[in-house]
Amino acid sequence: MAEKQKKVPVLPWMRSPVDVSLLEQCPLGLVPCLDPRLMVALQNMGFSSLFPVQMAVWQETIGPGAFERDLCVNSPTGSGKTLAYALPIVQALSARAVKCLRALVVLPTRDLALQVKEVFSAIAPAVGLSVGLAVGQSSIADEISELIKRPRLEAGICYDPEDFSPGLQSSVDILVATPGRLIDHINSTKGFTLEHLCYLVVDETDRLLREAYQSWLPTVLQLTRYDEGFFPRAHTFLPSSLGSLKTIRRSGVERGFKGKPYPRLVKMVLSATLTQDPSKLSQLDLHHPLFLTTGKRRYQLPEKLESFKLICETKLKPLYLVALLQKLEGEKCIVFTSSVESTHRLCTLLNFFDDLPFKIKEYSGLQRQSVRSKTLKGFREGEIQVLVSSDAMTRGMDVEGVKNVINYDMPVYIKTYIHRAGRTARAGQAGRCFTLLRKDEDKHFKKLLQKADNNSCPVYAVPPSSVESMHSIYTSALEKLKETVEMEASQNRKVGFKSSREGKSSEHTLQRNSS
Ligand SMILES: Nc1ncnc2c1ncn2[C@@H]1O[C@H](COP(=O)(O)OP(=O)(O)OP(=O)(O)O)[C@@H](O)[C@H]1O
Repeated sequence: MAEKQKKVPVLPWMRSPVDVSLLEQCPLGLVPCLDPRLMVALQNMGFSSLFPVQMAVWQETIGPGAFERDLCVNSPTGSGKTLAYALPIVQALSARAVKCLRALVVLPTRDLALQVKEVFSAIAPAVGLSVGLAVGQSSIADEISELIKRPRLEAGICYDPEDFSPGLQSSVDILVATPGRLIDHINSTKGFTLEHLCYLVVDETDRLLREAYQSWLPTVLQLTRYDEGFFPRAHTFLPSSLGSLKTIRRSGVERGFKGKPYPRLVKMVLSATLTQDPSKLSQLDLHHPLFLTTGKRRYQLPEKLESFKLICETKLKPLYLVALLQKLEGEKCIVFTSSVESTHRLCTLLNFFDDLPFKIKEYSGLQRQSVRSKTLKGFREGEIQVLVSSDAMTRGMDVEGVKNVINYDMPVYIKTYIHRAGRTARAGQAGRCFTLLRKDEDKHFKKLLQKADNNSCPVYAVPPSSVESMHSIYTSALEKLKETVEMEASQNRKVGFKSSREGKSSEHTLQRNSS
């Protein structure tokens, strides 16, 4: 299937970007105005310099740019975009006197939010700032107690909690959130307010702009907008569920906040494949945006990524995959498939190949969050060597030591290739991306890679003897897979029947619909 080529005019401000590739890595001691406490925190993280994209954002925020413009950052996977926004936000907030929620970072998935929170948590406490997390599939009550500080009750006095919203305060300066849980807090958590928000980061922007969950973006923008003289209008625009909120932020609407009592909301949006579609970008309501990108090409692969292809018949793909994994000798590896169902089938099949000297686990939206988190932990810690994954894993995830990515199913779009391949060759490290192809897919694959300026993708040879020697074990593994699939299908039917009798769909059924 060919990628749809929508001809959209590029916005004028996107035609004259800041080219991040012209900047050098900068030793921490030479970063202008860097707070010495943050320098120590960075050193404790093992960092000795800032990467080019981090320097570019620094210049536009703490440097001469002084946060005057909203930033749109398009920079390759693994180039350090997280710290690029986290560091200036933390430094800018380090001078704050009163604790309230001033920075909001939105990410598409829970695991990604956790990862980004770790980065903030490594630097923010050094300057006395606290970081909170608002993600789905964890107890909202626990989250509320982490995010909102209740006033101390005077002895002997019984307060009605309804009367006490004004006394509630944020316990955090920075919040990392997924859209769904963010909306839950906006709608229902007493004392949760975006009134004081100064910074909004939309990470993995192109993915988040597809996530319309309860109109999270217009809601956040509306709650942080202030039209002088039209204050009540914002209120009437809000869904009725938000009616009780008095969280309209008094902010300046002019460039910067010169002469205004409050700063305007500064936005930073980032991706390795940032959309250039004006209609999508317009949803962000950017203020005098500045485009930062790397090089001339729209899509870039990491510098030290090597791409290879393996051409084989469809029915022999599992054998080629096993032969390749054996050749990689237990190096950390992510195998991507095209759907949650094929992830499950492939992982089950691989585990029927007895005596493989590495641990293989599945990671997909078909599983419960607790299972996924456990698997991810095992993979991070090196207990699991091979992760078979659906595209839930493609974006943003940063797992140390992933040496190889394998596309078991060829990605249809260059964006998918970029995000999958980008799980390796991060932070200037070397990495390899292998793609299994049928002969008839080769032409399309070549064209796909050309979009990222990659004209070199040699064939990776797997010795035919290693494939042939596995034929009998493959036949028996396939038999076992068939039995397992039938058994699971009958279990699912029973669960589905029970659920429909109870008038609700099963979690399993629901999860199958997400990736
Ligand atoms: N200044 C630095 N020095 C050394 N390592 C760094 C530095 N900045 C970031 N890193 C490391 O680089 C890796 C990639 O960073 P990060 O996850 O922010 O990349 P990214 O650009 O957001 O990638 P993606 O587009 O895949 O989300 C991380 O492991 C991070 O710890």
